Amino acid sequence: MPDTPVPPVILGDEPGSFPYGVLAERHPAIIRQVRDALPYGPDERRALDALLKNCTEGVIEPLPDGAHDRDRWRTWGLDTYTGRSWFEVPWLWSESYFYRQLLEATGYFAAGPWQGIDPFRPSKLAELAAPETDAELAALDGLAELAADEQAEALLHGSLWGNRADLGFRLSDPGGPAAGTTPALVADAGAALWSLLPPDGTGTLCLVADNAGRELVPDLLLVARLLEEGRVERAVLHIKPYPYYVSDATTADVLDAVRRLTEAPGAAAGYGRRVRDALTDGRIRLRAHPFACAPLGYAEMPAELYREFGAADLTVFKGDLNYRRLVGDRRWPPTTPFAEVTAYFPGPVAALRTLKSDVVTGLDAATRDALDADEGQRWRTSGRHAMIQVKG
Ligand SMILES: O=P(O)(O)OC[C@H]1O[C@](O)(CO)[C@@H](O)[C@@H]1O
Repeated sequence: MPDTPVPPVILGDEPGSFPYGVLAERHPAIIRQVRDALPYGPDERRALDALLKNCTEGVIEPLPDGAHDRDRWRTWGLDTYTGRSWFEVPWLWSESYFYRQLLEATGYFAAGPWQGIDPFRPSKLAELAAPETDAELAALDGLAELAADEQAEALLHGSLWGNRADLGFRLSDPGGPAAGTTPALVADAGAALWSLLPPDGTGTLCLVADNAGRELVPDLLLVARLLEEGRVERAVLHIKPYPYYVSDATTADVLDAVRRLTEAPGAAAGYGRRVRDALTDGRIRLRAHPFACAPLGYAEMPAELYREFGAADLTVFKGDLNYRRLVGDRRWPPTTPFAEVTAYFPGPVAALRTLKSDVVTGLDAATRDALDADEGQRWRTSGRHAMIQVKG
């Protein structure tokens, strides 16, 4: 049992709060973006307009009869929340169901012309094609001159800060450097993370990926490097079975990222080829479990995932949403030990995340006080701070 009293789950019902803003403003903005991005026909447009009205003014509606995942959503709480306001149910649940309903509106799951078409793909591709991505890939050319440990460290930080590249987040936050005197990295268990990998290089790393594009590319670079260096023997990349939270990575996004690498000039192409080879020979395995899009925390993960994570030498959770699901979507006192809230996890686990929601654990009191003094509560959601945390 945790020593810290467990706070209630976060809801989106408080006007002016961050979660309320996501439901009231960001979700409508996402629907408009999707409407503009692809030439959906009248039926899809009508359904998107209906969802726009429903998600701000209406109540949660059931999935249609015959939806392939209706029973799954019922076990995830759909019957309990049907008929309730989107704002009054757990925020994580509300957000996840919003993306499920958005895909319903675009015809993603139904047999028909829009089946399997990712409504977010245009923005994901634009990000991959952006000059910023070229610059990040060009930086790999200089990496080989560094010592092995420095290379690994640089790639770990690339993967960490890649989490700022979140397309949904950018709809409402233009970004900028960290303010005040507190460091950008507010918890750094990087050294402890490396020490969890077996020294003989026989380990299995699970990486629970977050966003596609400029986050997934550095994630793949990191994995490629660890394999090449013999720090791990194999890696399992957990991705999403369908588009989610705008930019979350699916199999198609992995393929786009690998192509982006292999077609790049310089050292990047070599990394791309190594990722491709490792996918082909099974040293990198893709895993797209339905629970990756569940509206629940990992404390409620199904038995097969529990076993898989338990068998890994290290599982790395990327990003803010995975963090919320790992520690529980609650307003923990920020000094709550990370090891305490992840004690249920069946093996060594690390979180690499920029701070984009109210959920935070594992800060020391001095850092929390400095952040509060510099920024009020804004540091929790601005994405300008990051953390590396581990439980061995
Ligand atoms: O891409 P990330 O790092 O998981 O962040 C997604 C984030 O989007 C939000 O849910 C808001 O939509 C954040 O609070 C959140 O956790």
